[in-house]
Amino acid sequence: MTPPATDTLDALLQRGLASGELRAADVAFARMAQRLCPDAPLATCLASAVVSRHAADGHIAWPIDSTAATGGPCRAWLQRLLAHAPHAADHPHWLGDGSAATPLVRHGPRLYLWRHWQREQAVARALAARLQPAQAPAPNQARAWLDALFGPAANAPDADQRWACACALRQALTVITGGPGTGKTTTVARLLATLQGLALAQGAPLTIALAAPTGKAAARLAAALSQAWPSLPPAGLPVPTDILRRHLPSTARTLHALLGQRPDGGAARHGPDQPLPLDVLVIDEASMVDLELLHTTVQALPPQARLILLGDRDQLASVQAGAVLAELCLHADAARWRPSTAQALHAATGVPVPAEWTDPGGDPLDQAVVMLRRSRRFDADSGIGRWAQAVRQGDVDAVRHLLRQPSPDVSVHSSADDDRWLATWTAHAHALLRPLADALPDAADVDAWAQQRLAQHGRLQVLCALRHGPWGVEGLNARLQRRAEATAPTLPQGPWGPAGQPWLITRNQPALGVMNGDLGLLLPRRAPGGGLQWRLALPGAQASGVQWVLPAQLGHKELAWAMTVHKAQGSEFDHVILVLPPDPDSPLATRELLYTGITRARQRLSLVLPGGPDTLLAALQRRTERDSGLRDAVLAALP
Ligand SMILES: Nc1ncnc2c1ncn2[C@@H]1O[C@H](COP(=O)(O)OP(=O)(O)OP(=O)(O)O)[C@@H](O)[C@H]1O
Repeated sequence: MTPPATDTLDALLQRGLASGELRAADVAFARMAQRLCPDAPLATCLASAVVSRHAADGHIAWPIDSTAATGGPCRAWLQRLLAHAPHAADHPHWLGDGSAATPLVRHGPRLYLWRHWQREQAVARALAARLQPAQAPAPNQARAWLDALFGPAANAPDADQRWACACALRQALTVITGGPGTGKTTTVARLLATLQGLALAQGAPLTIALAAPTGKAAARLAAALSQAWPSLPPAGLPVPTDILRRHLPSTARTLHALLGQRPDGGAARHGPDQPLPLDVLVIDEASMVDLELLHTTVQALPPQARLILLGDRDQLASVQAGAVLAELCLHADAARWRPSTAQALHAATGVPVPAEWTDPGGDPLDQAVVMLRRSRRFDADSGIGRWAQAVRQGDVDAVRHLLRQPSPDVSVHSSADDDRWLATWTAHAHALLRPLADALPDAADVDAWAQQRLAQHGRLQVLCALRHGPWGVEGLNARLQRRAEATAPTLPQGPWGPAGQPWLITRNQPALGVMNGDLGLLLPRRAPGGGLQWRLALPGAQASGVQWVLPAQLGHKELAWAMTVHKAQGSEFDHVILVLPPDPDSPLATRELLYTGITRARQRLSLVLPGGPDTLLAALQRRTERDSGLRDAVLAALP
């Protein structure tokens, strides 16, 4: 069916605005196309608005041939038109094929904004170049390292970790994905030891950097790897362990800091003209890396440098455009290793790859991806583990079953007036706040005292999907603050609020040493001349330290009795109270949000469902789709 001929651009844009499908910025972009290219077909101008809106929703490209013409009148109209006359949107000065700069680019079945097209192509070229076979060590050399680090291979319960290491020796790009506690950090520690050991044996040690998208995630990676090096086998490695340890990294930075990116979003210090002096870059929590950040990273990485991406591809993607990790790991469940890859992994590890994970049709990207499947954090009886698995798979029946059979570590509060979770929270607030009403410690003990308070605070965190409304960050924070004050009415009050308030940093503030996502507590200290000094106490860079920041200097921060699941990515808490929206149709309640929220919990999970179980079941079936052509572009960029 062709679209009605009577529709004008103005009428369509107005309908798009009225239905909420378009924003004013999208309409302005379409009008700019019309003004600068008066002879542009109506479809070109409308495509500008639609692609602009799609990009604002976190997509890299708009798929022209999507069979589901949903999303509002403009998209539906354009999709019908393009299905009927595929070139109806062409205009050489506004919509090109990517060979010259035009505001819109059409490539195969996708339409892009120029910037996204250009970024996707550059990232694809950088990744494709790293998929070329590298000078892998001989299988017996690799085997010697892996056996020494993991132990003898017979009946190896950690086969997938060994394959991940062996896989990473074969090319300069490796993607290691897996759920919580599947050993991503353990694997990368052993992989780095192997890579550095092999390099040391040749007299050419590698320069290795560790990075993550947030300060919190970088600190966790650094702490985990610092703990890993002392437990390397003291003997039996092909190079002396003490020499190896000295060449392994124990600090990590945010990607922004590593790249020298200015907080105002200006150009990064490192780029093609001033590449990072690195041989290996490990990026943890890569699910939070968007296309723009990966583009800046690969631009700054020397062409021969290895890139190792670690993360859980089932978690929420970055709020910015692109879900890079999820797209690279598209086939990770089935592995799809070619028989030649399976043979090489077998030879290097001594552990055969099961036939179900081989596929002669696997593409070159599949050969660089490894999924770790066995969680060591959650055993088979763990409720959190079973919830995480059922949600990850979108298994409605399994979730219904779990709802009927609560386990000791998971409680479900399935109505708005089920306040039992509040009693648990109040007990936590009491334990956190009561000591603050007592005498404050002397200066010599203040760091240890603050650390105890921070540790207590980290035991429980309320997470939610929404910002606004009674079940969003704003409403919950107001409610919990009132409860906190009622729990500890004699708390010292400072100019910024009562003692013990948790604050979340919402933007990187490198001059103060605080990063987006950092959590601190507002605490009083005894001032040298009497009286109180108020500071925000944050976990220090060293495991034993506390960082004290003047509250007046902090620009971007918010109260954090409750925080969004997005903000909690990269953090974990002993007990998570996860509050879903009351409305089952809330688009923010997605499977990825649910999975990410659940997997922030280490020991206990409370699911608060003010709208009843329907919200949960609806969220299971709502996926966060991010349209892009990255996979295709990587494969097309291979020589
Ligand atoms: N091959 C192994 N042998 C023995 N213990 C292991 C092995 N792999 C992982 N572990 C243990 O399992 C736990 C989880 O491992 P690790 O921290 O590496 O997982 P992760 O996937 O990085 O976790 P997270 O979800 O916290 O990022 C750790 O206590 C670790 O020591």
